[in-house]
Amino acid sequence: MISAHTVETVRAAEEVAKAALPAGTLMQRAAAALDVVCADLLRDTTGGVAGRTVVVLAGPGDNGGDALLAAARLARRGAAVTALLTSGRVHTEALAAARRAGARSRPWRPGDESTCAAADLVLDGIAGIGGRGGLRPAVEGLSALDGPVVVAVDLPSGLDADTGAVTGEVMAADVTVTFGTAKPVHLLAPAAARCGQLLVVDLGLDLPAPAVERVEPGDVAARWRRPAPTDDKYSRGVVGVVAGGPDYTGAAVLAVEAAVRAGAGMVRYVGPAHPTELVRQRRPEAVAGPGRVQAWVLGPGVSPDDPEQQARIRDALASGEPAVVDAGALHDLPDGLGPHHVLTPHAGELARLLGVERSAVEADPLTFARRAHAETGATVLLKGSVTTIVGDRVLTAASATDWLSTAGAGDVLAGVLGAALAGRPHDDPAVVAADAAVLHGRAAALASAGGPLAALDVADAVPAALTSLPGWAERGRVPSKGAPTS
Ligand SMILES: NC(=O)C1=CN([C@@H]2O[C@H](COP(=O)(O)OP(=O)(O)OC[C@H]3O[C@@H](n4cnc5c(N)ncnc54)[C@H](OP(=O)(O)O)[C@@H]3O)[C@@H](O)[C@H]2O)[C@@H](O)CC1
Ligand SMILES: Nc1ncnc2c1ncn2[C@@H]1O[C@H](COP(=O)(O)OP(=O)(O)O)[C@@H](O)[C@H]1O
Ligand SMILES: [K+]
Repeated sequence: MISAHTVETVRAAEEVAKAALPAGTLMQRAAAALDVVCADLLRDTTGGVAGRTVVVLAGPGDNGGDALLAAARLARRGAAVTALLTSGRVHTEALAAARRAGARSRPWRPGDESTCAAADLVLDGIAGIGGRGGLRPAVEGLSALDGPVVVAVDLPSGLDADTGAVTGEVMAADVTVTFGTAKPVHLLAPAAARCGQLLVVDLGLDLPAPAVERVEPGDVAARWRRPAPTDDKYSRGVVGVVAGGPDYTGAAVLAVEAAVRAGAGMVRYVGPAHPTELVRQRRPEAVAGPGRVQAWVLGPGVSPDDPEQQARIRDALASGEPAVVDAGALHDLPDGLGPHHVLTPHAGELARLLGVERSAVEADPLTFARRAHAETGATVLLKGSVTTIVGDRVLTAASATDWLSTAGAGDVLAGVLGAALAGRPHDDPAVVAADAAVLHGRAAALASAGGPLAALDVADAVPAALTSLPGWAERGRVPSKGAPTS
């Protein structure tokens, strides 16, 4: 997991750490990490460090201070460093250190965007966790910078550390080096896409529970339910699927296929004759008709005007079993939902559910996912290039390729999540949902291999995605409890 903490929490932890350390220690740790990252990037992109041109943008606060101390280190490596001061104020000791090491410095001038564009690398120390609103007008043009490698100090300037919202111009980064812990901005859409690759530098801060966490593939390997010698098909979890209808058959096939591939003990399809027949043809393993289930997948491809399927959805939601509530099941939500009901809307569906504009949801997904969780009591998984999950915790999944934005991909996610809920009845549904989203994204990456993909291929790639997770094979070698060890 990558943990993110709010500015208030970080500042409190920083005060405690600072009191126990010689003055300037944390800034020097930050600068040392920036120096190593920048030097590595210069070597990768230009073949060396000495003689390469680096522009360091230094704002008025400690973010600028970090950047200037890194400038000093890069200048000592022989890089040609120019510090451009973007404010009337500057961290004076750090500026003096940069100058002593041979860096040149001067105030930012109109047109300096071209100075930046001509550099091999630009280090953005305009604003960090003290940043509010978009870039100030004088430096606004940096949002269109094209060419050099951009490294953000702590976070891209123009963003607010505590939210994923983008409210103005932003200096987008190729790499963001953040200190002590990630901040919500690094993990939440849409801002996360402006951060590039994220590197977290450990400063030894003592931090409480995070505000937001990103689930990583290795976390999924450690938690995904594996069968034990004592398991049978029922104990592994039976998934009931209410998907498709007389006129919409694809979603039924996709959701069933995905649930089978994700390791359900058994999949039970409940629906009209035509999709039932197609499901049978594609997956003879699935059984048809009602019966006991451990988790439901409700709504993919179900029309709001299909009284039979909608009745099945109502019964399933009233049954008390965990459920994925997707697409056609999101239209008329009953009262009394709980955390074991996982709503899986995309931005348009969530907007309709809450009576707001789709653009508002896309601009600040966490705010609206939180609202839906508060209003319904259900766990909310809001789909997108970053998937945001809100339950007792706020989690994100960002493993998907953009090629996944294709018809039927959501039906596959619903099936994968149904299998996960059925097999993990005692786990936090928000964690189960995030794990399913990460696995779905990995399967998409395998199915895509950098090119277009079909949703059914994503379902078929789920077993390979599981076994490719970092740590999967190692964990598989640990003998299960009570098993002979020799
Ligand atoms: N916490 C930690 O553990 C550690 C923290 N460390 C470092 O300290 C940094 C925080 O430093 P900080 O508190 O001095 O604030 P900081 O981010 O430099 O911004 C201040 C000024 O920027 C300006 N400004 C604001 N928004 C802007 C915008 N959109 N566009 C342009 N300018 C904008 C605004 O001035 P204004 O423009 O309003 O005059 C404001 O006063 C942190 O990010 C990390 O790098 C590390 O050294 C080690 C450990
Ligand atoms: N740009 C993107 N990059 C990665 N994944 C995406 C992107 N856009 C959408 N997705 C994912 O693709 C899936 C699309 O689901 P959905 O919108 O419900 O499609 P459908 O209803 O056609 O099945 C979701 O899992 C979502 O997270
Ligand atoms: K910055």
